Amino acid sequence: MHRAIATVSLSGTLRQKLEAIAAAGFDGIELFEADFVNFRGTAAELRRIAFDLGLSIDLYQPFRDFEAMPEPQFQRSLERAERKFDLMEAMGAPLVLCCSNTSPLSVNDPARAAAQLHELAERAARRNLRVGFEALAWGRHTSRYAQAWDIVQRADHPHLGLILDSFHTLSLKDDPSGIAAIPGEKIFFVQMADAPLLSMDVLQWARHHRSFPGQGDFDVTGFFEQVLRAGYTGPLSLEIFNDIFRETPNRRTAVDAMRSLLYLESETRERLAAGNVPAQPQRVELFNPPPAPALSGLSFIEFAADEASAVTLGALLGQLGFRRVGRHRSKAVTLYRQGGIHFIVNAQPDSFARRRFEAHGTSVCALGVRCADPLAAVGRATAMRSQRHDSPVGPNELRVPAIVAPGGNLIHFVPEALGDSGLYETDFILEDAGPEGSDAGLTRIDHVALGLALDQLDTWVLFTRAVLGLEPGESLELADPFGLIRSRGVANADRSLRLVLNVSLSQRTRTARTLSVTGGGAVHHIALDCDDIFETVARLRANGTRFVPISDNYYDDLATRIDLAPELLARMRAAGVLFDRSPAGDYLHIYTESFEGGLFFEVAQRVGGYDAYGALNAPARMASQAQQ
Ligand SMILES: O=C(O)c1ccc(O)c(O)c1
Ligand SMILES: [Mg+2]
Repeated sequence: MHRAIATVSLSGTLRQKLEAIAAAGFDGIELFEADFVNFRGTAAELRRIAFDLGLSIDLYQPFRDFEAMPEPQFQRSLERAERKFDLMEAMGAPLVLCCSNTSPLSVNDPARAAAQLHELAERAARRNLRVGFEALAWGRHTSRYAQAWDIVQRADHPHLGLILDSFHTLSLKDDPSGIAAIPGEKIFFVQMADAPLLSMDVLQWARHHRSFPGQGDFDVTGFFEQVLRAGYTGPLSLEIFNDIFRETPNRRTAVDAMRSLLYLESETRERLAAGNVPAQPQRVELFNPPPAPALSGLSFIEFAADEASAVTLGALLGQLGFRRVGRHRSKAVTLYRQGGIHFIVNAQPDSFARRRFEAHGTSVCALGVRCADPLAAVGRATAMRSQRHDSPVGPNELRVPAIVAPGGNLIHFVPEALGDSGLYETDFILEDAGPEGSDAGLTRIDHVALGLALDQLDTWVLFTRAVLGLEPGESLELADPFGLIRSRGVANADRSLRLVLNVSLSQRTRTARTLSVTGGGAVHHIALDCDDIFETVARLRANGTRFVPISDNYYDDLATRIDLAPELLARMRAAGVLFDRSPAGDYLHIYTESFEGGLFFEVAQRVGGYDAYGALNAPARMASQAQQ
């Protein structure tokens, strides 16, 4: 498909926007009027800049408050249109977006709207330009695509067609299935936007909270499916008004934008293929990447360290019941193990890990994800515009394919066929260097929580969906004593891989302060599962692990909220264990104190089918950490 994006969707000057859009591989743009009005150059100069970058100017937008006006305003608007047509001719833009009238002067008269749009189309036709009519969700008399289509049909002019925007349809919970019955050639342009479900004024929602397809809650795939069923073959474009995108570095936004279109195309292609409605012969090619990888949990977590912090981190892991079980064949890298958990501490000078250490301090620099077909997983990732990463491989070492996650950490795809320890048997000289504290009964990695900068959350949601095939859960807001934290879990279907994405909406929370140290995108804590949390916590305390203390008031309150056996409540109170219950099961958990003021661990026990992360208890932890 011809892929486009509205210039309003990115930060920067117009020239910077075009450069970022071109670099991300787009074919064209929607030129947002304000970007041109404030551009220090002529329409002809803009045409040349776009041409040199290989971008077409597909659409000029918006032309406002035109249709269904009293006669004097109508005549003035025709004059206004002629001036815009002059510009469009000079810049080579073939289509103008006319959005439905919001003026109190407009009249509720579709026949008048049609007649006036007919006249506009006639003026456009004289210059071989076209007009597309779009229903704004807050339009005064026209707010739905079916109304706009009725007016376009009445106007009956070859230079007038319909513009569809998924935001306006899906925000009003309007049914997109009628789109399939519209002749594809009468749909002149399609704008796609997703958004989180919010209950607020629709104009504010549209102007501040749109996001790229795959980042929000709308069924954008279902919408686009109807567009394709209509036989549409024109541009597929993104029009995203978003406060955070206005300040996000535009190169990243442009890559996210492209990834979102590739994801939308491929998801819709699958949906069409799976649909029981006999599909029309396909008229336009849709992106067809390798399938999303089948992932099965985390094989390892790798920490970046230097010589000194490798020792202190090793001591901490010892307290947590890990044993040092291997030395890397050729690098200053140590392997720790407990149950099915592998931690790698990488202190190799002049390595990727050391560069991460120098930039971010002792921190997680890579995740190893088990996967049936690592090469296909990397193929999927690069198709979805992630970068592959090749690290130097020594003799007798395995090459584990890797990609770069947003923010710069690595994700390695570890072949499942290697079994639980095959990778380590090849790359490490195994030795049992214990005892450094006794096994505490930790069995597997439950989840990894990331602390992200505000502008990284949408990037991560899309990355984990499109590249890793994970699905997001609900978005929660949690109170830290110094501001709000927004938290969203993402997981694969069998829940063997779970990540939690946390952003701080305030500059003053603990999460925000760690972010400013680590640069954002860092692992904030690691949750480890056990089968008997009381036994595990007792052993960890005996090893010297310190936990974040929990207020007695928490347990008094818990007893009023949840019907718990008094003995269980007493055990939790004594151990400092937190509790959450869902209809499917329970979650018992506890947090360790932080390492070097940053990273910490969570010990968790899932009971039954509990499928969340105890987020409602995070305020208890954050308040306690603040009181230290
Ligand atoms: O918010 C607006 O005014 C506006 C303008 C043009 C569009 O295509 C749109 O969807 C919204
Ligand atoms: Mg629009």
